[in-house]
Amino acid sequence: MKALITGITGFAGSHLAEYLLARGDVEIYGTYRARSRMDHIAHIADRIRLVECELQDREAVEKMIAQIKPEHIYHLAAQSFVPASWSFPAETLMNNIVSQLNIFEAVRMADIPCKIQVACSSEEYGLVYPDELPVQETNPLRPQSPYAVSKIAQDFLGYQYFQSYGLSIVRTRTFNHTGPRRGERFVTSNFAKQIAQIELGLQPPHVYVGNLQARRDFTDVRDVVKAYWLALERGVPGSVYNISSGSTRTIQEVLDTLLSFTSAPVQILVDPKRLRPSDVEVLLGDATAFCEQTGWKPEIPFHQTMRDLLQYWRDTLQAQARTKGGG
Ligand SMILES: C[C@H]1O[C@H](OP(=O)(O)OP(=O)(O)OC[C@H]2O[C@@H](n3cnc4c(=O)[nH]c(N)nc43)[C@H](O)[C@@H]2O)[C@@H](O)[C@@H](O)C1=O
Repeated sequence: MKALITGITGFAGSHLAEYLLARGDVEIYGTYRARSRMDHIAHIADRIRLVECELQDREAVEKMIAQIKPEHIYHLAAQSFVPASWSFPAETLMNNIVSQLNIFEAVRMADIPCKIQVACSSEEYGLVYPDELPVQETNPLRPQSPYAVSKIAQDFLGYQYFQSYGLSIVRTRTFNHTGPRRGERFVTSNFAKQIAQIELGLQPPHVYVGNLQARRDFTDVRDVVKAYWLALERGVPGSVYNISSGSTRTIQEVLDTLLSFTSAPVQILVDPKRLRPSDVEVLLGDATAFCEQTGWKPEIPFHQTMRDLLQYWRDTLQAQARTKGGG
């Protein structure tokens, strides 16, 4: 079976590639861009097929899909950092929407039997009222950022291409996910990296933070990528599914959990640059529909995820220090 992962060099993409490799029955293709960093997939590079492709280039995408003829496409490539979408709204919308349109059109042109998973987001729900929690797929969408709008467009295009052309598309609205290799701009990884830097004497004992009152529903990325596989194996084409743990934590609790794993004394400082024009206050997902349809359930406890993430940064920073020191 041939699977294509867009954004294979990224956080979720690299974990999905590892998961599919472990299954043993999947030939894995992945797209990357000239500027993509390869460090997340260096350890598996000899077991996957990498294809350089700018997804905003319609002809390049058509050529790539026609050549590979994938049976599964996991469309994970996106501009996924919410604050960047306020700084670069047009780029976020163009990148996220046009890339996906090119993939859909290329599959349609190639006329191949191919299942497509679209990585949508809990950010689409945006403003959620207390009596709407936990959020179900039927909840109104009240976006709070250009990123959220781009994901709503991706989501609805997935619906429309299923309805109009019968493309076998399953949409996954994934809530926050984290774990080793999470990009350092995202809150869990950012705090973990700062703590690891403090432990190694690489930064003064100050942890800079933004809004600690926000609440999020976190799942381990290693559970999330299993959900993506199951979405295509057992999900109903045309459907949209929440992927979430069903429990919520404040960002303060995230910070406290990470700090419980270190003996380094730290001072917490609010950095006004980390506050957003509008922050989604609370996200808590109801994944009952997905769990019942596919048998998925998240298995890795939050504390384990946080411990592994902090260890990832300790190992990464130590390796960087060894490289710089020449030893
Ligand atoms: C589902 C959704 O999940 C992610 O979006 P996000 O929730 O914006 O993720 P984040 O880790 O940037 O922020 C989480 C919360 O943490 C607060 N916060 C406090 N202090 C800092 C801080 O220092 N840095 C950051 N980044 N956030 C902070 C921040 O204000 C927010 O309330 C993406 O994967 C996105 O692609 C996606 O789809």
